Amino acid sequence: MIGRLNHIAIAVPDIAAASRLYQGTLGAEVSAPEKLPEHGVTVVFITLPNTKIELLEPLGEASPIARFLDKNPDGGIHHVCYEVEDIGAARDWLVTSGARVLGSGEPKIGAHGKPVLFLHPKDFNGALIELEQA
Ligand SMILES: CC[C@H](C(=O)O)C(=O)SCCNC(=O)CCNC(=O)[C@H](O)C(C)(C)COP(=O)(O)OP(=O)(O)OC[C@H]1O[C@@H](n2cnc3c(N)ncnc32)[C@H](O)[C@@H]1OP(=O)(O)O
Ligand SMILES: [Co+2]
Repeated sequence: MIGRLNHIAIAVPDIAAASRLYQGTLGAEVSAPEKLPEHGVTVVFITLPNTKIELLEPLGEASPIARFLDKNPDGGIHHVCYEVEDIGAARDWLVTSGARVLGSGEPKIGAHGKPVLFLHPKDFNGALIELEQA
């Protein structure tokens, strides 16, 4: 069911500083920050030859990554995103398999303009998984 690795996300306390680090020190191609209020984050994408790194900074009072950063003030790897051919079918299979789909269970449009879902980290070896419609 899961296909390509779409991105690995890193939550950071200061997305401008992290962007400068990736652009300057690591010589990477870094996008401009994009605010996603519906997801409670500001994102930046770093394009690599074989996948992307997503930098995330909390946006607003109810950011879903706020507590993660409280626990990890320097930041840390936040989630992995796999692509799936059919996110609806994937969701149905996962629910049948007993996995917890976060939020309402309905896909929301993510940073790439595609439907995404999140699976509870406690169900997948402590790793927060995002699924994105390929
Ligand atoms: C969609 C736009 C963009 C894109 O790529 O397109 C994005 O990726 S936006 C990314 C930000 N949005 C989300 O992460 C939505 C899904 N996440 C959530 O709903 C929450 O972050 C949740 C429920 C996973 C955790 O929320 P919170 O930390 O407030 O809850 P708890 O403190 O109760 O945590 C429960 C339990 O899970 C552990 N945890 C939390 N976050 C992570 C994580 N990123 N990786 C692994 N484990 C995580 C936390 O430590 C708790 O464990 P416990 O042993 O009970 O202490
Ligand atoms: Co993501």
